[in-house]
Amino acid sequence: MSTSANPKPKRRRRGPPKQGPASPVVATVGAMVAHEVGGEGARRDARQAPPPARVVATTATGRGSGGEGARGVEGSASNDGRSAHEAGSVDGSYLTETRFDQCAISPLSLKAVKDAGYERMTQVQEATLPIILQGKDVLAKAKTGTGKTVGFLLPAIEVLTALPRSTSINLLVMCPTRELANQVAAEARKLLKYHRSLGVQVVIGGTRLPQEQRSMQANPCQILVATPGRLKDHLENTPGFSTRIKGVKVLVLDEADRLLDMGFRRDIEKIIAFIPKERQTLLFSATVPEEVRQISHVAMRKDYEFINTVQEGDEETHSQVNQMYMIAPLDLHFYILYDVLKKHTAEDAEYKVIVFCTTAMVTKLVAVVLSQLKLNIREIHSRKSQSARTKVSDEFRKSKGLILVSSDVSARGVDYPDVTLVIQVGLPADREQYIHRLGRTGRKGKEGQGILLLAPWEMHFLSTVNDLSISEAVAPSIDSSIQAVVKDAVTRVEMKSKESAYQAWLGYYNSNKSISRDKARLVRLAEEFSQSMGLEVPPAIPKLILRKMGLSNVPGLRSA
Ligand SMILES: Nc1ncnc2c1ncn2[C@@H]1O[C@H](COP(=O)(O)OP(=O)(O)OP(=O)(O)O)[C@@H](O)[C@H]1O
Repeated sequence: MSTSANPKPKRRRRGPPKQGPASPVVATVGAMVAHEVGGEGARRDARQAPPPARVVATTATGRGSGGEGARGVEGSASNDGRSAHEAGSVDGSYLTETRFDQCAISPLSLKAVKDAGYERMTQVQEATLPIILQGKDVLAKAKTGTGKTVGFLLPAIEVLTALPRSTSINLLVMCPTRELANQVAAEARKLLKYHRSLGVQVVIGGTRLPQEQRSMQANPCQILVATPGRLKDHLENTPGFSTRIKGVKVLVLDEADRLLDMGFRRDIEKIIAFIPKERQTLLFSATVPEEVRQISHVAMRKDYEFINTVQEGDEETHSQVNQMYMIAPLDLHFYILYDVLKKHTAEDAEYKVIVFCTTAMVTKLVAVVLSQLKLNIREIHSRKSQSARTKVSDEFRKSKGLILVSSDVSARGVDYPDVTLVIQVGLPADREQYIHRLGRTGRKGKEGQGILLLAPWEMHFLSTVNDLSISEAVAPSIDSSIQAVVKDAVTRVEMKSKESAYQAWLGYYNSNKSISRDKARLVRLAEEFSQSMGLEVPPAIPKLILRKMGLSNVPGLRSA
């Protein structure tokens, strides 16, 4: 399925992938998996033939841990001459040849897995399950859409089934967004189908705290899925909660690099202080920048095991996702966005598109403009009520023929099946955010398309993704009829929305060092954005907001 952009043949130079130190590889049944222990890292030659039929994980001492007690994955090692890597996935997709019924998991879990329609393990599931069942802390890296949620939930549930019945919280899963927390809880409920003694609850912002308190007191569950802010609220305000959290035996940080970055780290550290040190900790993500490796001791024991299913030299994104970028002046972005969407939706009635924007208010503006242009639009961002967000998220998950205009609340983890195109408008927050947003398409081995739409002064971002297969696409030329309808739609957007979008846009780019170090230039670029909304003069901004942004008395900015 191609989209309307006319990709130039030029492939971007592929620099070395920005991975951590060269990862040793422990071949497992069917999959070559890079696997280190803590910082020391047990190193094995990547070219070694796959081990015999058991998953073999090396430990810091180099001892095989596939021995007694380790409930490894019994599998028929692939010896049909294919390299271990090829054998690592059936027909080259994301599944291995290892079946769940070859695993040492409880019959009740196996039944639930089968009911969920899961037959074979994905690479990250195959590689991490035996290590987690040994009780080790694990930092796991696997590409987007390859089953990391089941990868941490299934073994964690197995650990809980071995515990005495309790009303304590024994498994705590932290997620960076509410939609993702709801999704993880739903996946947990699937796996708990036959485990009558285990229940799961979700605590997320945007819902009423007293309602959550009552529900947790009335029906104390053993598994809690939470966003950090709301969990902290409960620790501080819900009677008995800090006692219940003392029962945590397994802590999971999903999208771990996001939870350990500046935005969340203080909350995460405060929460961890309430949890017993004697626990198992699992960190999962599709991206694990080196700085995250460095701080993983915040949450994990020193001898944690790093399991990386992204092959050395392979890209962190999927080869079956066609990545393109377009460079065009800001005042053409609305036209180009409309033109690409019109062509993509005309090409395939089963289209399912996510358009990512930089902030909630810019998301709102873009959604209004595209709705005015009669595209089938839904919007989701932090300025929508939680009930509205949940409704849109559930609808988009089940639908086709829909365009979701979203802020980064949908950037990570959310599993929307069969997304055909991801468009990212403007500078992504960083390389990781680009990869995760793109990862909303091309899931479960399927094809997908990604387009990154940048202004010429945003091109520097491309140097952070120069190891990925992203190619330049010629921005479509816009005919006068399209220009007229888009211009009219933009003009009709109410002034309040434009003012909010301008203020948010300025705040976002002011927080980007590469743009904001030259304030005069930032002001000029903001004027460009204002003109792209059809405004002759940029809106005024409340004095207090300008002060908070550190932009008081900057020439060219009007204060209200
Ligand atoms: N073993 C399996 N067989 C078939 N489907 C699976 C299997 N494991 C998980 N899935 C499905 O694969 C999809 C992607 O799973 P999941 O959302 O956990 O991916 P992820 O790796 O966490 O992605 P992201 O990095 O975006 O968070 C889900 O629809 C899930 O139900």
